[in-house]
Amino acid sequence: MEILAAEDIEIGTDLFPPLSPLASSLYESFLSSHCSSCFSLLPPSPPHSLYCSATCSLTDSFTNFPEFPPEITPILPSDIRTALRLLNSTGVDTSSSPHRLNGLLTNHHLLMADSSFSLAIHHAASFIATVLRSNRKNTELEEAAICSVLTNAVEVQDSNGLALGIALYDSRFSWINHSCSPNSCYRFVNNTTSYHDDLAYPITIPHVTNTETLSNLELQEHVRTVGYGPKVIARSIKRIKSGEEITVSYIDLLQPTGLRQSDLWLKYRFMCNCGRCAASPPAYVDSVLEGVLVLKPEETTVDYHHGTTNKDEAVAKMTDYIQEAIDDFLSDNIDPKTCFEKIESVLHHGIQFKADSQPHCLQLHACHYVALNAYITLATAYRIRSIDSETGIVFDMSRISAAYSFFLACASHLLFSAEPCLAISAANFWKNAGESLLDLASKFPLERSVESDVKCTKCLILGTPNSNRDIKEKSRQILSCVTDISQVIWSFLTRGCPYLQKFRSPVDFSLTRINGERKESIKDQTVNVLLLSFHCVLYADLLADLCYGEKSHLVS
Ligand SMILES: C[S@@+](CC[C@H](N)C(=O)[O-])C[C@H]1O[C@@H](n2cnc3c(N)ncnc32)[C@H](O)[C@@H]1O
Repeated sequence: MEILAAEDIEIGTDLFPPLSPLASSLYESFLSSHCSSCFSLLPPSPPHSLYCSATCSLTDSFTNFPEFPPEITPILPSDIRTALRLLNSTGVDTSSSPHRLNGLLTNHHLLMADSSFSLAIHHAASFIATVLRSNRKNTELEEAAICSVLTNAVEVQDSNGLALGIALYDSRFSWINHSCSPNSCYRFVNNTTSYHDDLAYPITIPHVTNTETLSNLELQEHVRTVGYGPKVIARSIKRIKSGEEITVSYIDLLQPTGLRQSDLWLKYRFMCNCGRCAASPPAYVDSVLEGVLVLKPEETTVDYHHGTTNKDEAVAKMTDYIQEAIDDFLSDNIDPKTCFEKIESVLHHGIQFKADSQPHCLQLHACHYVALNAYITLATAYRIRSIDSETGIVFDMSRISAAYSFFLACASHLLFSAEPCLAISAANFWKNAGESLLDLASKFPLERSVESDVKCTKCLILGTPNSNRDIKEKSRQILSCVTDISQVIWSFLTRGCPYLQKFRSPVDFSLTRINGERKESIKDQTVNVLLLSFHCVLYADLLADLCYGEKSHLVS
């Protein structure tokens, strides 16, 4: 099944009203902090409650969970809880075939063909049948429920991108297929957001032939209007023609083709054949995400190598080394200082190798996917150090954290310019850059007195609600100001940071050393940091508005 556009759809259009889930579950670690029904944060008291209100407790179709047997691994407890809630709800069609449950694909045959999965599914199905006291002769239905959760459930994130749990939606959402260059994205809305159900929405779903399922859909509609659980909305991020297929992404799109393909195979058991995956030569974004630079020490020229094989070993070595440092940092095993020294050293020095009997230096492209992950880690590591540190270096740590956040935002811009579906990642990175720069501005001794001077007369009008310039024109204006400000401020932001200093400009990643730092007063530095922060937030808002239909609320 698939979903097709019933009419031409403009960019930034919500495709259907917010849908409540058929079933959902928090991940284990959020069970005591969030409401098991609506996923909102629980009040601190009373303690040990699973729900935020009596209504939420009433709308949960299954509340008594016994302990899960260990044999269900690699299936997660949240998958089982969702399957149990689905089977216990009034809307489930118990006469479904193993291949579809309430119209939702189960991929039963594919999942059962994998020996490690099939055993786990079998154990999980027997466990569910026991819990539900099923008197059916076999566990086909329970297996179908688990498989449909594995195939269709999506991870629910809060407004900060924190993954709280999973939710399973009806065919209006679950029939949307994946593309690595999707034309739509989805987001979750909280229960207080009001929408008009009588609005016309530009997609229709093909008729479900099974009348049982239709009446189930009506039942689900009732639960939907009661409105429990985290609601989902899909929104177009590209112009879509009538009859064109609606697609979203099931995975992280800031990965090169091979990694995306293996992610999709591991999680969904299919090989993606979308335009981006099938492109030959690879799409620009993918060649950059895997790109390496070859620097010949005696020459100033730089070769760009994409997808070469003779340097694979060197790239793998560098990638493993950086990834190890990132993993150590994320697992709290390592002091942030050790982490950033290790990562910066590889980013900066790259790796030496011999080609044509001459020594060359190999470096990851500034937008290599491992480098992007390294910047995220470094921005966090420096920020942590700025909080933990002795007073003397707080400012410097905060400054370098802001430099990495901004560099990452610029990298995401380059990728987004070539692939519009990366708008969501870009919006998040620009928002983080704005926040980091604002944090840095707060550490200047002069901040309060100069705050009122910080206005960009060119861009101020862009943020007003009735500004009728289109998104391209607004982006162009904001980015032109960002380029100007960063020319002045980049050498200050990157002081003492040899890797970032390699780049003359973070906007185009040109690799020319900075010739000394511009001399500016503290007041000018403060104004420029605040101005840059303002523009980052403005740009993040523009992108967030496109993808989510709402501002990031950083600028009031
Ligand atoms: C959420 S469902 C999408 C709707 C599904 N096509 C259906 O018939 O109900 C996810 C499953 O659809 C299939 N699918 C989604 N996107 C695909 C793609 N780009 N190529 C091949 N199969 C895809 C895979 O079997 C995947 O596990």
